[in-house]
Amino acid sequence: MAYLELKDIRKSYHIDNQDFHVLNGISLNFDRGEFVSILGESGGGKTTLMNIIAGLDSDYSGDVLINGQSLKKDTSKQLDEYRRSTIGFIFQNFNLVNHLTIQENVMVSLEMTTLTHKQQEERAIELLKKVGLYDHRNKYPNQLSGGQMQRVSIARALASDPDIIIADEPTGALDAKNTDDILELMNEIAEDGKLVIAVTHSQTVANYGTRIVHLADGKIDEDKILKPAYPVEKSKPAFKSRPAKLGSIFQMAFEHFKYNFKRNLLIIFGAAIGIFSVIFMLGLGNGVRGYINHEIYSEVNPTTIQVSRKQKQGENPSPKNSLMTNQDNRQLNDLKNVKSSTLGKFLSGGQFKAADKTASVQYVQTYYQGAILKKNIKSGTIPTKDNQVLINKKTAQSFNKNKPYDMTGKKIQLFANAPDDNGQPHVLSREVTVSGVTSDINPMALVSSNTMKSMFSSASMKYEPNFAAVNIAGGVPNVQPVQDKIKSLKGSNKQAKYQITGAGAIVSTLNTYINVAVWVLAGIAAISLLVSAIMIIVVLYISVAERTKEIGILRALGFTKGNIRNLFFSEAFILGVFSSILAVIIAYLAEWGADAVSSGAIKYAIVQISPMNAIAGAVVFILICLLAALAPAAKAAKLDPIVSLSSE
Ligand SMILES: Nc1ncnc2c1ncn2[C@@H]1O[C@H](COP(=O)(O)OP(=O)(O)OP(=O)(O)O)[C@@H](O)[C@H]1O
Repeated sequence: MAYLELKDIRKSYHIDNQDFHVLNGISLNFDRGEFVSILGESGGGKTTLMNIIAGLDSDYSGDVLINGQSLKKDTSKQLDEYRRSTIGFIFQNFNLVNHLTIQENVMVSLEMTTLTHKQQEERAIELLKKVGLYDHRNKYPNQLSGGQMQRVSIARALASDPDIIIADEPTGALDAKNTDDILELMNEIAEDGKLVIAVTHSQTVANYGTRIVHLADGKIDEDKILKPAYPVEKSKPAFKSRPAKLGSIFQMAFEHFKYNFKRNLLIIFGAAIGIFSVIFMLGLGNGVRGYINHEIYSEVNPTTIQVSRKQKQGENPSPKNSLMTNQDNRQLNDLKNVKSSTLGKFLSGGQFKAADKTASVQYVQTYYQGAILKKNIKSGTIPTKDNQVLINKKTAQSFNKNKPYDMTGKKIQLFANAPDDNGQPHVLSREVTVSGVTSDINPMALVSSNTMKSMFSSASMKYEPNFAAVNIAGGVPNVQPVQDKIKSLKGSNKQAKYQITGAGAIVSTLNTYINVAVWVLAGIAAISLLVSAIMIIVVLYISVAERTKEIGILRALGFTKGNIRNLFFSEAFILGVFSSILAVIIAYLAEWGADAVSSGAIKYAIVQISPMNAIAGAVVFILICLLAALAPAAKAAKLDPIVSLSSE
């Protein structure tokens, strides 16, 4: 049984409803140790036959048997494996990968073997020494002469120790001296027990081998043995072939990235602008939110919040439905991070009278600890004694325009609206002494709870609290979580039971608005991210077009479709990672610049990029890059290796 058997191979191309017969029944047997030259006129089907033998073309009739095993039913993956392990290619125009060094070109084949990385390198060096190119191993293909390039491709063809070497016009682009050198090398390969099949137009080349097969009109018209095949010593292969690993594919993509560094730098820069805008907007949002909170909290006590009853849906908003019970107070008191909860009463709408002057105030309410920051009490004290009131500057100015703080210690008449349980209006009244005057940040008039209670009893009305002052332990960071917890508490009807009133509610609402604004801005910035993604798609499509030949070479060497896909995913990943790194650097630089300016102007760092912002921006963009690579990578993987190899 011959090592390679061709059985009645027929091949035709179907163009414009016409069949063009190229191979019309080729039957040949080949053995290892032979150096066979296939001669024939141009267009006679020599390359077509080589492609069939090499497992690049499976669209033919007849059969190819290797060691008696048919190739006909092999899947695409099995043919990849067959090329990796059994076939070595030598092309007329060398087909080296331009962005890899000489040694790396040889390593491409070796990386698809079970040898360790060190053994692969040793074998690459050994092969380069064999073809006389050891000193040139770090050069790129375009730095070599034609003869040298062909010797590299011979080293590459031998790398995986295949049994068949297919050479398509191996000396077609070489001068006489180089032709002799290459033929000598090919002869040595046959002497080593491999089957060398060379397609050639040259009788000189053909005469060098052990056998000449002549093709005419798609048939063999001559099969001449020049000398006996070289003897084959059967030795066990030292290693096996396997598909390229992701690591080596990634490294190849990185070499390509480095080779086109200037162009890639521009792409990275363009993409980085998009990522930067998103990260910067998120950082600006953090800063603005922080600044506004800081401004508000410097005027009001952030850790004491006022909680009142939330009106149930469809419920009549009567004062009765707004009461806070001792049970409510206990529930709030028992919450995590709540230091204390105190019940109090607020009344909407109050009036003061003294002599012939009047002033109105938004709320009259009981004082609780933390109701007002010390620094906002501009004169006097909090209402510690019975029948005292703490008023704001605006109220005080109604009685003493020029010296409002002189109102401290003065007696005025207080009127407060207190509807009864049925909603009937009552006016409570009491002569009170001004205990102090606050800034206008405080919209209320504050009395002690004893005073409030006694005002109710004087009017024969029941004092029933309608808010709780909840004091939060652990400082500002706990405020929002406690507020959220309180808002999530449900009543018996499964609806929210409480609402936050006072400054805490404003901060919470403001933060919601700021968050919406930040996400809108980040969303707008994300449009530039989308533009970057489109740019990546275009770049990858260009890359596929530019590397079509390389894809053909790699497929010929045994790269699977999946390997080719991963090559482009790796390239997209590398672009994504570098763009993200650059974007994060620019974002932090811009933060530094903006904060230097804002610290001078408003004494606050207005841009605060958190590590999460930077990481999220980078991760999202890398994912976008991988998504962008889907279509180009699929296109690259689908390319027909034969068509790719013949592209320029
Ligand atoms: N993809 C294709 N579609 C249609 N026809 C094709 C295709 N590939 C090759 N052919 C045709 O098949 C015939 C054989 O081509 P092939 O390349 O095998 O010839 P060849 O003997 O190697 O020629 P040369 O010596 O000039 O390289 C030619 O007529 C060519 O035009």
